[in-house]
Amino acid sequence: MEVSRYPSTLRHIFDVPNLILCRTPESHHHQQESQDNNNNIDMAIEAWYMDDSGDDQRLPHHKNPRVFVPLSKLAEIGVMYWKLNPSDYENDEELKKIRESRGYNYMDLLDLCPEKVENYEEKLKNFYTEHIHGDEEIRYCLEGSGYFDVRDKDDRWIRIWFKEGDMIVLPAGIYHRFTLDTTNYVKLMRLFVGKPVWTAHNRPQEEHPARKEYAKNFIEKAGVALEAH
Ligand SMILES: CSCCC(=O)C(=O)O
Ligand SMILES: [Fe+2]
Ligand code: NI
Repeated sequence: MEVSRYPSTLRHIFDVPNLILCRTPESHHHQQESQDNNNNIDMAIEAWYMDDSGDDQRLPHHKNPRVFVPLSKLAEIGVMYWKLNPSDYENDEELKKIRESRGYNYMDLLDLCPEKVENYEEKLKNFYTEHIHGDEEIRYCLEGSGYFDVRDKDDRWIRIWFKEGDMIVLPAGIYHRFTLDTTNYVKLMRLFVGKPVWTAHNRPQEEHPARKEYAKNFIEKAGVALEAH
């Protein structure tokens, strides 16, 4: 992926160690591991356009036929992605580098199961209500899995399958939601710059400063980026 094909407003997101932008062999230094483990060459995160059926939110909701979304497309809407090794996350140099370069000094863990979370059902319901935040949402999957749904430039849902070792950053102001999948469990790390603010602002939020900034950088400029190339 050539950084130069993105507008300058987007380039800052590439200035980060080990960011994975597309599925090239070079970017997959855990590929061998992954092949050994599950015989799956394509170890990058999977994302796809959702159908609009009203079935259980924990099901995959693929379109028929399936329409996958490449990481380059996620990068265009400001979503960043890394693949890390969660087995020894407390001593992971790669994670340390990312945290330093992005200023993620705050960190905590969230174990999403009814025994450990107060108001479990209510929290899950709120997570799946479409919202934005005034800051980035940074999540690193240590165990289990789930789905982050994000809106593309044309307001269609993209479902991102978030699994062990996946670290993603949703930019401030992007409309999104989260659900567990049918395995019903996730343990994740939450990161933040400074004192954390988890406030969710439910859609519509067109006048929220973070939304305006997001729209300016990632939606309005989308056409310009295409024309320039
Ligand atoms: C379970 S973390 C993801 C849910 C979410 O969107 C949030 O915390 O704001
Ligand atoms: Fe959120
Ligand atoms: Ni790695």
